[in-house]
Amino acid sequence: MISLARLTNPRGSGSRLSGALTQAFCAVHQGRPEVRRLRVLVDMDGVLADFEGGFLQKFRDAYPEEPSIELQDRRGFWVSAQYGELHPDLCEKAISIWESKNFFIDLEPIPGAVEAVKEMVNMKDTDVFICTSPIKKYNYCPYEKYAWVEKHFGKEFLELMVLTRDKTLVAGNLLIDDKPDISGVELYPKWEHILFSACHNMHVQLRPPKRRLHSWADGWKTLLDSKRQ
Ligand SMILES: Cc1cn([C@H]2C[C@H](OP(=O)(O)O)[C@@H](CO)O2)c(=O)[nH]c1=O
Ligand SMILES: [Mg+2]
Repeated sequence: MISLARLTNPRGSGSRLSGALTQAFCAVHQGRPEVRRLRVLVDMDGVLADFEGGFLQKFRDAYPEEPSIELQDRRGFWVSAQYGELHPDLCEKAISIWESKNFFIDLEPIPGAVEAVKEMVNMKDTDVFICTSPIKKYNYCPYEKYAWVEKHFGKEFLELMVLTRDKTLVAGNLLIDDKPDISGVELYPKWEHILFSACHNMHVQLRPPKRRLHSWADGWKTLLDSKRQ
């Protein structure tokens, strides 16, 4: 009989991932109740990778004569919208930064992110996916997002990547994301959105029961435990 692990993972790599599936398969076969696993979707830009810091540095390097916005003065999710309010030309100039080669791969990790996610994937009864939206100018961004994950986490984490422009389609218990409003075709996403604090969303008042994770030094394990059955 071909094992489930082999079927799901013919090369035999990523054993932790296929191990979870095998466990569930065996539990059902042996009449044991299946353990409810917690599925955590972790956003990339603004949660794992410092989009805002990387942008500001590259914008200033590219356009030293132009005004720029200190991180503590950022308001609103879309960088180009706030730059466009300074001067209409700055909207296009801002966009040119993240559409450039090496923008996404050069981003620094958010403090504590790599350590936290590495710990999270090894937690019992926990599945983690990196859920990120690529920009529509696809020349560099999707490739660099994969390359960034390989660079900071290692090849085996590529298995955890979910690239989608619509995160409402992805099922999970938690979505940790810095974007205050996440919408899409699914009106009732499966996940609870946890707003990850970032310079652009610090001043957003959350309507209860919506919750924040202030940083990776905040109690993310307590947060995960609050969703376990
Ligand atoms: C244009 C823009 C993109 N992004 C990020 C969000 C998406 O990544 P992520 O889903 O990993 O957070 C990606 C494409 O929009 O770039 C910002 O964070 N701010 C912006 O102003
Ligand atoms: Mg984000």
